[in-house]
Amino acid sequence: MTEKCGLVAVIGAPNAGKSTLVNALVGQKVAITSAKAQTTRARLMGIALEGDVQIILADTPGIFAPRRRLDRAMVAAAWEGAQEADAILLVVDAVKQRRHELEPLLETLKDRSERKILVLNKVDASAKEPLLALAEDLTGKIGFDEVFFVSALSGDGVPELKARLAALMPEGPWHYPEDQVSDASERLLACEITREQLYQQLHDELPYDAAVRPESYTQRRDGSVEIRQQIVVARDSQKPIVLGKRGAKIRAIGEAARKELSEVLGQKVHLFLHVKVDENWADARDIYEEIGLDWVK
Ligand SMILES: Nc1nc2c(ncn2[C@@H]2O[C@H](COP(=O)(O)OP(=O)(O)OP(=O)(O)O)[C@@H](O)[C@H]2O)c(=O)[nH]1
Repeated sequence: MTEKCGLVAVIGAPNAGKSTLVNALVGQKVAITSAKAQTTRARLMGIALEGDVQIILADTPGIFAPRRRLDRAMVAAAWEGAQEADAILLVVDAVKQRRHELEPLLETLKDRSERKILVLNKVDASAKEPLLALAEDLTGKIGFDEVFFVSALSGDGVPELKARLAALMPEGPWHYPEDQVSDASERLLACEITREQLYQQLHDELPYDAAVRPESYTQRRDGSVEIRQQIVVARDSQKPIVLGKRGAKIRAIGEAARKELSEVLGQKVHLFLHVKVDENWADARDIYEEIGLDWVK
């Protein structure tokens, strides 16, 4: 059997469903998702297998006009992910296209020599006619090689897309062992899972600039793992929001994250969270490295 292996860059406006699609293609959760835009911070590789083909999916942060340092680091990570790919998937939310964020992406795609695949996502929430019109409009602008209509959420159209991607991958040895589904370290993945719970349980109360930092990750002799993390917020006033009344909120966040972590890691987890206020965290180099981003000026 000849092995095949290739890289697929997944790009798109914030909230288009890139992370959901990567998870669907991999067949299990590797990237966190949320209704809040720009959830994906670090560049993350999801690894999907289809027969003898390994498809490495670079899930990139939603690309948008960067202002702050954190945003710029996210954009840099996104384009790094799109470099020298065997195919570029542009994921477009068929319902909310976010044109002002999509246009610059289309512009950049024009000059790329890789195979370009348009993925119209969220077809479960869109009527058919506008979908076809949108596909026509976008392929008129960029010579997309192919168009797929999918629902990353329900899985509709995902097997077809996966089979097609597999067929496009070049011959070559696998880059990752068969059972590996992402390139994120377990430490980092654990932080992402806590961050996802922060979003889910605090909704809009939580400022976008909150981070979860790994403190320690220790395997215990009894086969369980002890994980300590710090939730960093930028202002004193944000601390009580995360803690909740008598610490009820952070306990609920910790409990939900712990449960999910035990499932993902397949072992018993002891999770300790604490909240720290650091006004300048978004300018602190070491935090970037910890959360998997490169430092950009
Ligand atoms: N109805 C519907 N919703 C979807 C679908 N795919 C994703 N979503 C939702 O869209 C939202 C954004 O999904 P994500 O996968 O986090 O989007 P993303 O492109 O990775 O977002 P960023 O991290 O901001 O770059 C979430 O609320 C998802 O549940 C879909 O096929 N149908």
